[in-house]
Amino acid sequence: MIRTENLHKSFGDNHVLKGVSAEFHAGKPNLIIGSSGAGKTVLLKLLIGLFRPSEGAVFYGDTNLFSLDDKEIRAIRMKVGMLFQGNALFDSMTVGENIRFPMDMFTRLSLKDKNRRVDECLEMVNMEGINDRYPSEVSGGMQKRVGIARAMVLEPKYLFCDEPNSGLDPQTSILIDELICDLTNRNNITTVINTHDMNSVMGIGDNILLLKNGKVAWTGDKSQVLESDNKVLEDFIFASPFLRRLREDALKQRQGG
Ligand SMILES: Nc1ncnc2c1ncn2[C@@H]1O[C@H](COP(=O)(O)OP(=O)(O)OP(=O)(O)O)[C@@H](O)[C@H]1O
Repeated sequence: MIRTENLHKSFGDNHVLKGVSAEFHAGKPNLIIGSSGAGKTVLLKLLIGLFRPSEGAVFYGDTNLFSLDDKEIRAIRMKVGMLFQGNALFDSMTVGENIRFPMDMFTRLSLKDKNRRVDECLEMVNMEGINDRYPSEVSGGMQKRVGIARAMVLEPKYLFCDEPNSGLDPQTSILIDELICDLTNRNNITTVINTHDMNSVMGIGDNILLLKNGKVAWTGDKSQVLESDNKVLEDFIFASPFLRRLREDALKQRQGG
C-alpha cells in the first residue's frame, strides 16, 4: 500500500496540492481523476519521488519515501514500474531492446536471461515475437502493450500509469485497462492510474480519488459514482447533457420507474 499524509506542493506562489491524504491499495487499480490543472500529475510525481513535497509525507508501507537516502530510494525504484503518457519508448531501439532497458540499468543478469525475461513479458501482454520490430512499425495499442511489458520487466510491486489510454480508441482503451487490471490483480501490485477516461472510471475504478484545485473532492469506487450526490463528481463525470440524461435514465431504472 502507498499512503500520503497531508501532502502539499507549491511552485513559487502556485500552491498546487493543498493537503492531500489518500490511500492506494495493493491488488487493485487506484485511479486519480480530476479536471485539467487539478494536480493529478504533480501528485503522481510526488508518489514516485520525482518531486519533493513542500509539506507532508508519502509512505510505501511503513517507510516514508522522503526520509530515505539515495541507496534506499534506488531500492524502492527497482520495485516501481512506470507507464508514461505517449509510451516514451526509445524510437532507435527495437521493442526487445526497449523492454530490456530497465534490466540493463538495474540488474547484472546475463544477456540470455534478460532476453528470456523480455520474451516472458511480451507473452504477458500477448505480443510475442515482435522483439525485432521498431516502435514506429507497430500500432499505438501495441506500443502501449510494449510500454506495459517494459513497466513489468522488473516484477514491480508498484505501478504508475500516466493517462494510459491517451490517444487510443475506446475499444483498445478497454483492452489496455483490462490488461493493467489483470496484471495488478495477479501480481498484487499497487497500481496508481492518472486518467481522464470515463470508461476507465466506470470499468476499473475500484478506488477513485477525485482532485479539485489540489484538494481531495471525493473518494469512492465505481459502484458509488452513479448515485453519489457529490457536486464536483457529478460535474466532472457527467459533464455533457447526453451523459446527464443517461445517468437520470439509469437511476430511474434502478428505482424501478
Ligand atoms: N514543474 C513544474 N513547475 C511549476 N509548476 C508546475 C510544474 N508541474 C506542474 N505545475 C503546475 O501545477 C498545476 C497542476 O498541474 P498538473 O500537471 O498536476 O495538472 P493535471 O491535473 O495533471 O492536469 P492535466 O489533466 O491537464 O494533465 C498547474 O498549474 C501546473 O502549471
